[in-house]
Amino acid sequence: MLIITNPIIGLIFAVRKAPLDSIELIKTIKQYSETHTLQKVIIGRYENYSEAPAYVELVNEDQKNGLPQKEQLKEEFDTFRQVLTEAGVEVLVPDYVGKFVYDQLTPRDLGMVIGEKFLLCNMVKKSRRYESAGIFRYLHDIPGHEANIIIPDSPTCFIEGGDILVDKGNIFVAVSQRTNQEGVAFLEEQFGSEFNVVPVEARTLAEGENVLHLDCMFNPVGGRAALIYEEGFKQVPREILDNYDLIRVNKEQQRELATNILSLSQDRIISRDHSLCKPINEEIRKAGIDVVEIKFDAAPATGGSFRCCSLPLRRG
Ligand SMILES: NC(=O)NCCC[C@H](N)C(=O)O
Repeated sequence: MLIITNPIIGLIFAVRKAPLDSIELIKTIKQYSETHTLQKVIIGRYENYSEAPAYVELVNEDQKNGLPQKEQLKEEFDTFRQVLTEAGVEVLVPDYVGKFVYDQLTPRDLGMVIGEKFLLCNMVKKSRRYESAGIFRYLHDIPGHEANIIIPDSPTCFIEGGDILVDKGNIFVAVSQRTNQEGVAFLEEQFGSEFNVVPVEARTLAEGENVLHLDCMFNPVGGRAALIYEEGFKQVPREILDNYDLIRVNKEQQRELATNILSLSQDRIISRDHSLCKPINEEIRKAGIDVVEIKFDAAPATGGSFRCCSLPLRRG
């Protein structure tokens, strides 16, 4: 412990130290694991949702069944935000981009903190292509002397945050409805020296499987467990089979996005209060993890649950 007895030196030290600490705490980004304690996160923006019907683009299968009402989104996102804040997490919300970006509920896909760098994603869907403008304010805040915001080289390099998971020294990345081989190659090139990049192929709609992103079929929980919807994979990689105690999710549960939980820490997660998710929540509790259940039906009707509706900037 550092004890400063001279009051003048002590004062100088206190004045110089406080701003440095706050920069360290508030502005830096870090994520080496999906389950380390969540400190800072961007969550979905429900205000202005689908305000201009002319710009609505139905971007996935779920949305064909109808879009949710704003009142329900507000109620559910307010509760989500409150649970995060009470857990000591700093919560940010994207700025409104404009009426041509009709849906800002699922910031997960806009980017991904990998180690101490931010990957800004290229998105497939037209209505999502400019959604990242809503988080630029938070990216400007990231300090660093090197280029730590990584941008794909080509417009055909598609990659979305929902397809990327960083855990146990691996970057799991799915080739899916939204991420292509070029996206995987880009990750290898950028992060291959620091992480083991593990490509995963998701089954396609034509093969009868509707897994939009990797986090709709796989997600680590706690220190050792992971939720998995095996039928969504063409082949489950060794890095998953060998490193995790798998909690299996069935097709009906996957449709309700039972894998798409958000870890607050290794001991605590947020999951849906939904009849099909409850058996999975029970399995997670049996693994010694506290499950906070929240009613969350509106965002899942657009294709995303808690993981999709959040973009962690710092886990420590
Ligand atoms: N990671 C995720 O699975 N995100 C869900 C994205 C839902 C959004 N409406 C989309 O289809 O792009």
